[in-house]
Amino acid sequence: MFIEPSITGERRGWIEVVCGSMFSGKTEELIRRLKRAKIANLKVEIFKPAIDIRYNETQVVSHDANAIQSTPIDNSQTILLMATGVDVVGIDEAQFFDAEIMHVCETLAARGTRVIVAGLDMDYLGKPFGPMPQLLAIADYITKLHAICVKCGNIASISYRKTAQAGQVLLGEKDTYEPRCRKCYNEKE
Ligand SMILES: Nc1ncnc2c1ncn2[C@@H]1O[C@H](COP(=O)(O)OP(=O)(O)O)[C@@H](O)[C@H]1O
Ligand SMILES: Cc1cn([C@H]2C[C@H](O)[C@@H](COP(=O)(O)O)O2)c(=O)[nH]c1=O
Ligand SMILES: [Zn+2]
Repeated sequence: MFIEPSITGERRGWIEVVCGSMFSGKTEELIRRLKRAKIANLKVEIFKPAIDIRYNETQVVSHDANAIQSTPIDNSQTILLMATGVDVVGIDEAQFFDAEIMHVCETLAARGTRVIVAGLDMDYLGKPFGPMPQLLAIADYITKLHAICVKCGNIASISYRKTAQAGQVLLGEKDTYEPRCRKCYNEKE
């Protein structure tokens, strides 16, 4: 489990990235860290891409229906405008953001903000997804989570797309994706 660094004296900024396949628990972990920050009376703001309206338009919601209020945005630069005076910034579904999100996170951390980013490291083809490789490179702390392979019960790291639709971006849930281990993913059946 991730334990928050203990900082005494002057406030320091840093970047945490939580990555993994679908159903690996990224959103739950993001919500857990943000709720703990709220308990510590820190000022917290959460952002998600406006395109992600699967469960709710303004909440970040996990597959287990855990939820936290968030602001949907189209452009990562908006975070800088809305995060003045904020202690902790949470960002969900970071794979859908533009490349500028890397600089946004660096700027926030330089201002003394704790930044917690959650996102899919790989798409359904097993390829790096959007700005996630850059975010992982600049992160101070990385947590890679795993789901359970629906085929064999081993640890899953890839999101298998069950439909024939192509294209990197395709919103969906269990109807469209299932987490698989590398062996079951390669069997493609
Ligand atoms: N195959 C699976 N492996 C692990 N968790 C699963 C699986 N299918 C459903 N879940 C549920 O999904 C939850 C994680 O949801 P969530 O945090 O939204 O994941 P993520 O954001 O990584 O997609 C788990 O706590 C579990 O209840
Ligand atoms: C693998 C993959 C996923 N997506 C979409 C499907 C979901 O809407 C989100 C991921 O949500 P989660 O919180 O990680 O479960 O991303 C996609 O558009 N393309 C893909 O290749
Ligand atoms: Zn498997």
